[in-house]
Amino acid sequence: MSVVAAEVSKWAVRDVSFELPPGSVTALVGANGSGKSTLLNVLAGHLPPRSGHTSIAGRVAYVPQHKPMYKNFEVPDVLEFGRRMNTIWDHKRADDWLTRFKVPRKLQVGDLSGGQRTHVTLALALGSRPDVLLLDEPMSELDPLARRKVMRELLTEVSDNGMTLIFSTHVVAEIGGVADRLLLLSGGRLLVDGDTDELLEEHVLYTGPRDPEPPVEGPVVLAKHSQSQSQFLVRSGGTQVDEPWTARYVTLEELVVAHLERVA
Ligand SMILES: Nc1ncnc2c1ncn2[C@@H]1O[C@H](COP(=O)(O)OP(=O)(O)OP(=O)(O)O)[C@@H](O)[C@H]1O
Repeated sequence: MSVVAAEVSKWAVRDVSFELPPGSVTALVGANGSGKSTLLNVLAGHLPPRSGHTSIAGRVAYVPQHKPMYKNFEVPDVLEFGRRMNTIWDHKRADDWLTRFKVPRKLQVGDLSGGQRTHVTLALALGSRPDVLLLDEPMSELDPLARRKVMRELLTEVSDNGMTLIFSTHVVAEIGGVADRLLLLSGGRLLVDGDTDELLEEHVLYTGPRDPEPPVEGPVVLAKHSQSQSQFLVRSGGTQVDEPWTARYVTLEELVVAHLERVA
């Protein structure tokens, strides 16, 4: 069963097709201009696809990258705006988020810090009780501790409420242990779409003496050769290899970078 399904093209996004199960957490990753914001806008219904279609079961909330908000609203006005704009509104859920992140209630949105504004937009989005929450680089204005806390709280929202979360990010190191699914875009095309645990089990890095061929069978993601050494990242799924070769699993960051390097 899928809660989000897409098969779309729009501007630089070309024939991107995927399905996401309910309650999943998907990281949307890719270089600048690879089409992440475009895809999220199309999913949110803000941009019509040039061709193809999307389908989302249930209510959608979308927090765009630049977090547009009325700057002269005070924080409580933003929640009141949320209450009036949404047929379903959970004031406590929104208000609790602001309390948790100590957002000053008396200030106008324009006087809040970038991180505090992020919390207000997240509170607004969560208050609408979305089945699917789309976040475009939600962490970009948060400090490292706040990033962790926000991610932890969002995961709690996912597990408590069965919400499906899709977020774009450039900080690949932060998606390990968070995202159960990876969508990797490059030049508007989907390079990788898979379960993060399965992807990590498949990708193995082999290091050994210089050789034009890897020591195992399987699709080679990346090959690098120095004068005396060769390295192959192979979707082989196994670390069994004869000496002098060595094999190890890679991190999600190494996996993403290797796929991006391959097409660079
Ligand atoms: N109105 C438009 N008409 C044509 N192309 C556009 C339009 N808007 C955006 N694009 C192009 O679509 C491509 C994808 O842009 P998008 O903002 O989706 O990338 P992104 O992956 O979110 O990038 P970043 O990481 O820098 O935020 C870019 O090359 C951009 O110039």
